[in-house]
Amino acid sequence: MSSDEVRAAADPLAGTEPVPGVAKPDPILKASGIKRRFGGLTAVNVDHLEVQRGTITALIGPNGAGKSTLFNLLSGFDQPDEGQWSFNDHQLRRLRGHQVARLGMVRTFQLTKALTRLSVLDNMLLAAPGQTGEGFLGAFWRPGWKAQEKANLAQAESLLERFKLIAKRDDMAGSLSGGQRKLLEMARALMVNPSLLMVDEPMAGVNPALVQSLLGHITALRDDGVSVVFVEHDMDVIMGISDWIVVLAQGQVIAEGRPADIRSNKQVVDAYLGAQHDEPAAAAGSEEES
Ligand SMILES: Nc1ncnc2c1ncn2[C@@H]1O[C@H](COP(=O)(O)OP(=O)(O)OP(=O)(O)O)[C@@H](O)[C@H]1O
Repeated sequence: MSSDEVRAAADPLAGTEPVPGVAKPDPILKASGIKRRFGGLTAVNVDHLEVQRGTITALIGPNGAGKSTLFNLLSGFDQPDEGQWSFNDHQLRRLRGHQVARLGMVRTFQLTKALTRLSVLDNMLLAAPGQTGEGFLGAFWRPGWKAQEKANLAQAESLLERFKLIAKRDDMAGSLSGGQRKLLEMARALMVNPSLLMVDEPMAGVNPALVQSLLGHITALRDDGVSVVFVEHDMDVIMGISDWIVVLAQGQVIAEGRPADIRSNKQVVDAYLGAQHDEPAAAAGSEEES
């Protein structure tokens, strides 16, 4: 095998042109003609977008570009006015968030006030997939119910070990630091063993000391075969861990490519400058913990 062939085997996106809407060799997620309007404003207007399986894909763009709206649409927490999108060839139109999650595509959520009043372990157990005891018949089938509970507990503990939160298992989630909350949000999403994890601003509110640890967890997930899509503002983080970057501006994909392609893309620099960022490398970064 030549050195180029070795690199191509290790990099599933080798040879993929850095142009908006480009087809990927093995897409886990595909979206076409997605439009979402709020009154007269078209917040998202994406012609075509594919996410390569087994990679970390960043969704970036200036404030108001439509990142959160697209994120909500793809994960089933909002519905577009137009468009088709599929996950592992399952059409997702009209599926709700929990149905999308059952197929293996899961997004993280900020801990709600109610969840902060529960223990770390209870947060994990609440995120477990449908329990046998929940159904009418299942409720009468206690051995099955017990086995499910045991499996959920084992999985929760193993994830808490992995994310170094096991010592906090009985603490209130509200007592965790900003970074530890982000870890818990990720650990909760992993209770359903997703093949695609969507993470909303993993570094927001994270103390710089925990940033490396969070990055390590995200790359480890990718190395374990989980595809990751994340929205983030911190350019160092984006450039550091992304295999592929998709840039939105005014609802449209204006660029996509590897970090090096994006860094040197004039349209991207202009989009950020237009939004009054000094330059991409200085875009709004992670906040300190309070
Ligand atoms: N529910 C809504 N009702 C009306 N307008 C909305 C709604 N949600 C988003 N918008 C508008 O749609 C546009 C895109 O917003 P969105 O939050 O998706 O951008 P974003 O790229 O995530 O921005 P940020 O980086 O600031 O979070 C913005 O102009 C926003 O004001």
